[in-house]
Amino acid sequence: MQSDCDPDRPAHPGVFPTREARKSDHQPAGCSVNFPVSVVLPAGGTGERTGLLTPKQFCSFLGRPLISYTVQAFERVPWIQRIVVVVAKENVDLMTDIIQRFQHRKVRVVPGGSTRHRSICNGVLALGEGEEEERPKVVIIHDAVRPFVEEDFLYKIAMAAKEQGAAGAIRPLVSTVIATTQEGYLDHSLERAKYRASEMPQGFTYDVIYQAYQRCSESDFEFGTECLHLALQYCGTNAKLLQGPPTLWKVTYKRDLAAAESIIKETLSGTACVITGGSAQAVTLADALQKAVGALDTELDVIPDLLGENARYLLKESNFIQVSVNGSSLSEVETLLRDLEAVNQAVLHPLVVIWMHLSTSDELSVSGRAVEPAAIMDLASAAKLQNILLYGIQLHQSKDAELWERSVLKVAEITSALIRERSPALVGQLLQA
Ligand SMILES: Nc1ccn([C@@H]2O[C@H](COP(=O)(O)OP(=O)(O)OP(=O)(O)O)[C@@H](O)[C@H]2O)c(=O)n1
Ligand SMILES: O=C(CO)[C@H](O)[C@H](O)COP(=O)(O)O
Repeated sequence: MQSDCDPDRPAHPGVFPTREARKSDHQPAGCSVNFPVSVVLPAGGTGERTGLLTPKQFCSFLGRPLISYTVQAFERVPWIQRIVVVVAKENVDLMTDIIQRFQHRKVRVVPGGSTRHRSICNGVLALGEGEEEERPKVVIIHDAVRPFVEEDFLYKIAMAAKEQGAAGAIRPLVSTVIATTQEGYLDHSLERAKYRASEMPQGFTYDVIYQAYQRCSESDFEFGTECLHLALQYCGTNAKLLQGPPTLWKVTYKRDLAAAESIIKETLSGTACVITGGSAQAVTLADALQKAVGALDTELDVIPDLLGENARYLLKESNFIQVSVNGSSLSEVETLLRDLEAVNQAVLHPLVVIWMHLSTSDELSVSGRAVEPAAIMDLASAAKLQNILLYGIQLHQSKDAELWERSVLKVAEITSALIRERSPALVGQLLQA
């Protein structure tokens, strides 16, 4: 049975709430932070334990580096002011390029140190540069390799840090901790229920974390693994500990990279929204698709447009299928992309948009190929910069019921595969069903 306190297992998508669920169930009421909060993301490690040449924070999922997911998790939080990303000197250009490519707006890059504490300290010092009034009241520190952090938990950490001076996430221990003798025999074991795993994020008032790093020893800088400990030892600040969700787990080994990718994919493949434009043919196709795709484990909502109440779908981290009937115009999908781009700050993960072009036999006989493949390619390239993956499917409406049913099943299969796999190679392609 999957335990929700096992940090080595991917969290079930069910514990990774949709944006809507987060808003209604988890967001603390009146969640406004009225003091300045900034963030340090240490990302200066080499990721030795993954065994890969690329440091794990720069490994890509769905065409986007892990660090960008983490940055966006913070950037979308309106009350977070600045984000300092600390990277090894040789990766400053790479990080700067990532910031430009994924249009991060609150980020400054700072060179790191030879250990995690040295890197974090550089980030804290960078936040203290300039006028005193520009300094944050609270600094949140979060490993760049923990991409699934949510606003509601950051809020709790920030508030507790302001009140207490320091606060940190904890999780129950998975294994019992034992001490060994020098000869490799059991010396004693700790009572597991009494201990907790210390995770991230952690929050500190600026003064506490600044002083802790001013006062700590070279040995702390070299071998220490715990910022909360420095706050206690050097500032006498007892951190408030808050149990965090299992999704806070740290990418440490190669298998964690696969787990992170699978969480991202699974979380986003559960739902899609079909926009019919109100045409009867499109509604018939959408209804048939709803049944067929449902059997393939993706739930479809069918709506005529994104106007009024339906605009809420734009904030749902959903995937979209825009059905166009006849004509070669991509204008409906262009409008959809514009709407999605307008809310892009709220989108943590890449979205799939499928342009489904339903053509009648008559139309084909008149105009031959209904859509220019180059047009959808161009549109897809622009959308990809916004982390939207645009695919096209062409479907011909047959009057033969059996043929039509087969086509719908094929479309359902392709749709499901595109939403689940998010293949970069197929972005901008016009597939035939
Ligand atoms: N000199 C260092 C070492 C680590 N980190 C960062 O601290 C976080 C947590 O550390 P860890 O998981 O230990 O990362 P690595 O040191 O990269 O991994 P490994 O120990 O396997 O080499 C990571 O985001 C990592 O990039 C850092 O900023 N500067
Ligand atoms: O849990 C933590 C702090 O409490 C850190 O994430 C942890 O110390 C990271 O470093 P490492 O992977 O080198 O132990």
